[in-house]
Amino acid sequence: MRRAGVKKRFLLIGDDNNEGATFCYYEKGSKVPHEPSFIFIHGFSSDKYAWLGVIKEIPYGFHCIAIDLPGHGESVGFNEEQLIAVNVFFDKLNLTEPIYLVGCSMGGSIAAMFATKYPSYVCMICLLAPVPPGEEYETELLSQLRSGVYHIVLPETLKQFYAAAKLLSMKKVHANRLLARIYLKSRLSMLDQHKKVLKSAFENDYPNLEQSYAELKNLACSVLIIWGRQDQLCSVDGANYFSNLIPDAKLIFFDDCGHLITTDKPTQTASIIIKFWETPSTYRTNLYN
Ligand SMILES: CCCCC/C=C\C/C=C\CCCCCCCC(=O)OC(CO)CO
Repeated sequence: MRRAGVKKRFLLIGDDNNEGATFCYYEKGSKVPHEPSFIFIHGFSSDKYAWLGVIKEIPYGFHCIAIDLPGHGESVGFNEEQLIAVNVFFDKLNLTEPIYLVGCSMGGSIAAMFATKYPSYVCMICLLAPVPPGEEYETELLSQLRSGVYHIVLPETLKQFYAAAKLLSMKKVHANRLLARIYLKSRLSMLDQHKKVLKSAFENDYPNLEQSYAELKNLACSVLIIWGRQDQLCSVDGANYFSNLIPDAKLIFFDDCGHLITTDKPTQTASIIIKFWETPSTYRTNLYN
């Protein structure tokens, strides 16, 4: 089946650290020589499916890939940390020309950190409401999450599911209880795995975020930051934190948009991503010519 023009693919990694580890991803189009591929990284407890609304709006002729991060979706069997796994994915797919990396929420944090750790792999990044660092930017919701109230992003009942949707998105999740129940059930099968990822992120990554982000000031690639004005999970003040930190970053705010930017504004997100790609950049010109 083809949805939004994408094909589902699997990539076996299977190195010494990850026997049988497999990435699952959506792909639309194929590699265009001397043009960056668009790579999409979803947020916590989400998966590649979250990008379909965006990818649908990206014209044929562009190469798009949306991956399932380790611990999410249909990617299975990983032991090593996310950044290293994602790096192996690019190597295995032969994405040797610098890419346009787009990440949402925790995926935005991963995209940002990836760009600092592997600068030669990226020529552009787009961060959709990445996780801001430390208590200064911590919203009430994020602090509850950190203290172990997981149902805000990991609902276990239908009631919690509707509450989560309301907190994270401006879209009315119409009371289609059947669809909600089916969706919730598929998520529940991943619950323990998601809890493990969240626990590890709060223990190992969150305390070091500010330090990890400090490297962003040295980025040579083009940086686009998008934030929803009604984001209740990742503070809108985070937008200023990142744009002050990153020289020449372009900052866009969406009105009537919560934390789930790809849910609330898929068409607008796609068109900003394309527009930014069209913006002349000496860095990219030098890379590809
Ligand atoms: C294992 C990975 C390591 C990398 C850790 C990097 C940075 C962040 C660290 C710790 C905070 C955890 C954040 C949790 C909140 C995320 C919000 C989020 O993603 O929202 C989703 C909806 O759930 C949107 O699609």
